[in-house]
Amino acid sequence: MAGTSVVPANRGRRNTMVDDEKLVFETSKGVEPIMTFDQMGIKDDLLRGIYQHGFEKPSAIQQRAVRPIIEGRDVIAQAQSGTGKTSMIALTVCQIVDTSSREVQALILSPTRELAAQTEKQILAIGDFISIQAHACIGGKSVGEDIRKLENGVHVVSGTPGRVCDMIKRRTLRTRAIKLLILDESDEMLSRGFKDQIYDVYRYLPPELQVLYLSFLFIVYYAVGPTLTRYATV
Ligand SMILES: Nc1ncnc2c1ncn2[C@@H]1O[C@H](COP(=O)(O)OP(=O)(O)OP(=O)(O)O)[C@@H](O)[C@H]1O
Repeated sequence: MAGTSVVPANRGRRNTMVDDEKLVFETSKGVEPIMTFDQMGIKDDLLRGIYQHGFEKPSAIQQRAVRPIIEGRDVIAQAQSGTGKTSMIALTVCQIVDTSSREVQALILSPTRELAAQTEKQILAIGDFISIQAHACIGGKSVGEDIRKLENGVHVVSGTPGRVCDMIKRRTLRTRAIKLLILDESDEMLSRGFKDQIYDVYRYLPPELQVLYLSFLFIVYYAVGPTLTRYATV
């Protein structure tokens, strides 16, 4: 397991980066920062998207967590708001999915509709040159639109647990090709009482699943308990 932690701060959503120089990081043994996107083994068209998006160098959490994730390891990454976690999700998801298949290969669960939609947007922006198809599957939006989008075929679903669970149970969201599950703000989700829905979704996912937990608080280590036995040490 790779745990990446920094000093906690405020939780408001940001549109500017936290100054990495002021952060303190702890990582599992053997996790070395990779200082450029070029050195991360990212596919060329995706690199173009990253640079086109205006990212010149990876943020501190991206330097430490992107490589283990794209190597297929289960990762717990903990960092405060504005450190580049959402962009890291977008980048790693775009790297991992095979866009020649139209099956859902990555599923991101978020505690709020806003966050799920923001993640979808970031994936579409960074993955522009790889023609990634992502869909935000969130409560409050038309179920008919979800069904149409999912039946058309998407690579990535970013959603809230209730609507995602509903789509899985209707068999509109097919889970057999999902290889990566991301729980964004997992501390928030578990404290908000989404736990049963998350486990409900989890039951439908293939056994060979890579899991990425993103968290603001350290309690995720305790809250997810049994799932930790699945973790490899990075
Ligand atoms: N490597 C990078 N280089 C430059 N800007 C970046 C980089 N990574 C992320 N950003 C920008 O920094 C801001 C915060 O990034 P992001 O939303 O990914 O962080 P976050 O940790 O998820 O924070 P929040 O929870 O506030 O959304 C965004 O405007 C994003 O475009």
